[in-house]
Amino acid sequence: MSLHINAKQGEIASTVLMPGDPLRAKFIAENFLEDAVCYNEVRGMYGYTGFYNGKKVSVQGSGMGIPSISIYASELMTSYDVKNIIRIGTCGSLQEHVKIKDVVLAMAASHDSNINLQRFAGMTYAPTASFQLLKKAYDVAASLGIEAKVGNVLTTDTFYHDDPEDWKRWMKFGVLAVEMETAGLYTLAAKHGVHALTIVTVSDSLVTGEATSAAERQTTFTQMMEIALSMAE
Ligand SMILES: O=P(O)(O)O[C@H]1O[C@H](CO)[C@@H](O)[C@H]1O
Ligand SMILES: O=c1cc[nH]c(=O)[nH]1
Repeated sequence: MSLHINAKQGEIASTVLMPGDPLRAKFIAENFLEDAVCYNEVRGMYGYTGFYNGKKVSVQGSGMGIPSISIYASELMTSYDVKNIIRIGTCGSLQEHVKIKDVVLAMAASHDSNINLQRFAGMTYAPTASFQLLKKAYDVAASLGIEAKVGNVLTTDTFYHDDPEDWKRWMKFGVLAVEMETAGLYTLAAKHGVHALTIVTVSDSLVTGEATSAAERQTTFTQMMEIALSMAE
């Protein structure tokens, strides 16, 4: 049991999927897992363990932003026997060729977060995905007929930027999409020797202004869920 996760030892699988939205965790448990058991309701941040294709897997909401995912990921990494964390989230496209509902695998995460500047005394650290998980996700996606886009994402601390053109500085350097947790997750995974990967689905485009509804984000982005669930060991 840890401060924010109410599970006993053995109740959390070695592979944990982490959506930002706890209701997405509930949706996955109800629609994809067999024999799902809810192990956490603390702060409404649902966590479930069940079976997918006979493999034990957990799904734990992370909340939004680096501070929130850092609490849950740290507790999973230090208080439970978790070996793989796969974030499954939504993102905004920063590139014309990255379309709504495309699946993006985050090879690395640029960021504007002060957390890593403090951690590395003003120097820059490059948060990077586990190559093992990245390769596996790419191969699983291909086997499901999904052509995943692979590259750099931006993890931002700010959803509503003062300057609405701010994203263009990242676009010019080929960053594929923006979200709010991956740099924190990859840094903690490196610190604790855990494998981590982010798989995100494009929910809106900063390039075209297209957007999907909250209900669609919660329930219809199932390709990334299937890729991540298929990676359970
Ligand atoms: O859909 P999730 O996983 O929450 O991810 C994205 O959506 C939230 C912002 O709406 C941020 O958490 C961002 O990273
Ligand atoms: O952080 C996020 C998530 C989805 N879409 C965005 O524009 N930003």
